[in-house]
Amino acid sequence: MDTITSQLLQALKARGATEIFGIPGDFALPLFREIERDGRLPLRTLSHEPGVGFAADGAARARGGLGVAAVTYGAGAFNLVNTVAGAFAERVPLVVLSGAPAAHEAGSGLLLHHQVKSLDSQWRLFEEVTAARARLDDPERAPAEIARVLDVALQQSRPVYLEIPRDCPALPCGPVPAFQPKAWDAERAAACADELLARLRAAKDPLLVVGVEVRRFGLEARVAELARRLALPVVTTFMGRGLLVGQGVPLAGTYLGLAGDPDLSARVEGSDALLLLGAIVSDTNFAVSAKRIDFRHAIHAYDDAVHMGHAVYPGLPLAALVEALLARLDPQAQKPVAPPPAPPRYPRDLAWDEQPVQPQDVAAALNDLMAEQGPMPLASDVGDCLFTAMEVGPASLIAPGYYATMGYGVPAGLGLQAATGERPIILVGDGAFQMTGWELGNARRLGLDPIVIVFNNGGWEMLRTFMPEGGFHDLGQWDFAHMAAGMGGEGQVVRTRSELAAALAHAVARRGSFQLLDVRLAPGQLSPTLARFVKAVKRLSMPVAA
Ligand SMILES: Cc1ncc(Cc2csc(CCOP(=O)(O)OP(=O)(O)O)c2C)c(N)n1
Ligand SMILES: [Mg+2]
Repeated sequence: MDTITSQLLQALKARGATEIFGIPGDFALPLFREIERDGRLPLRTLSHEPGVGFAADGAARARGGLGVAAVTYGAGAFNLVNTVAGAFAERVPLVVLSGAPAAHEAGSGLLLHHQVKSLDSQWRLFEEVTAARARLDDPERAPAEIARVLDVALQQSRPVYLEIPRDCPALPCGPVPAFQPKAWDAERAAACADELLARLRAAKDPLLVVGVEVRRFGLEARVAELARRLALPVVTTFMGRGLLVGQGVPLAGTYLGLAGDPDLSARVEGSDALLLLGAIVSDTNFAVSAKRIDFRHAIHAYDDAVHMGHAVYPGLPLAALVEALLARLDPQAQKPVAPPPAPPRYPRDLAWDEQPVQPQDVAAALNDLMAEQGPMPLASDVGDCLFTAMEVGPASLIAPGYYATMGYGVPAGLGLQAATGERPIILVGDGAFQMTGWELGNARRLGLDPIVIVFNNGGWEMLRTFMPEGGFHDLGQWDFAHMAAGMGGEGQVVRTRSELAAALAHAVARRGSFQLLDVRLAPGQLSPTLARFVKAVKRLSMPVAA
């Protein structure tokens, strides 16, 4: 007999989920038991709910489709909030499954454990960080409610919330309707495409800038084809880093304003027709511009609307616009309007010497590795590790580049490998490792063996660059290399460039357990990208960004 749980699992799987990350509690035990009995989606337990949320987020970003985080009511769900907020900000279809008190408990008149202000406090809090919600307490309505909420997750690429009272998981339930893609107005898409192409044809130096929606809605191949037919070079935003890798289009690099390649930045800021597809217009993507980009001349397709000058085309998903444009373009590549920007120059050829290792040496070592053995997916935390990731390329990257929460890197890398089977390279600072790096202790049990590079500079270095006078940035010297064995992995201390090369070669050769490179960086040693970013922020005398 099909139950609310089995029908929910089938609907999740049909919408791309391949596993569930979770931590149970008494309000969720019946749900976890049903998930385990059903077996359709493997249950991957971790140690702390932030790790659960980041792993589900990483799985969704890396694989496509839904990421799923299952938690108990109250303490578990509240622990998850920051990760769901990050998923909302960065457009990730993360599904929260939360246990909840049974109907008879809710009506007992007693205050229940894990309860806050009221029994609905949790529901109200998740209203702020999710796009849709449902309580699965009525088997008659459950199929339609599950379909409604999960479809919003995919249509908007945003997190959603399902609350399952603990007396409901095994209730009989009918089938959940199949996914319904968003409908759009073909005539409006045609009119928008005609106006957009007219603007591009009239421009002297049009450029294509791609952002996260291109990945979230599975449009990389179609956008690559669009770039070819438009004969436009492709620029990514900070958040869009890693998009269109391997799609056979000229990737001109990542726009980082004053923190990036000056020629590329000048090109983007000087373009008379920026075509921004799926990009979040945020401070981390566009704030450190030398010359403020006048978005009124840009063409911005984001969140189901296309803005062109003073015109807006609402209700137009990115897929609709891309298909309407492709339908109007000859498959034979057009002649380029202007010469493409020079391809980015990434650090290479790490010197195997006794010089103290610096952040850019990590980038050079990874570029040498990938040139020799092929690309490996990157998962990065916030901190200088993320700025260093801008110097590794072209490689696919998952990172909280806009919401910028620490703690993302390690669990998201575990989620990436669990969902795709690919071995990731995780970049994380010592501060962020102290938050969620311990989830590595679950790697062996889960059959995962990431390579983890800890930028161990003994402090919150990124913050220190914005406020050097603060005495609160020091974290002391943690010996992560020697903690690795206790968590089932292997650790190596890296102080020099030759040690870095040898340790990375060893890590790549070893499979079956995580490999941790504890890279000891001198305080104040910044990657060139972060150094330029800080200089830019100070030059533009902007408020502190982190
Ligand atoms: C959950 C959360 N709490 C605080 C902060 C604020 C912050 C942004 S960057 C940073 C320092 C990171 O130190 P780490 O050692 O990891 O990396 P590095 O700078 O290269 O030395 C902090 C504390 C954020 N972003 N998220
Ligand atoms: Mg640090």
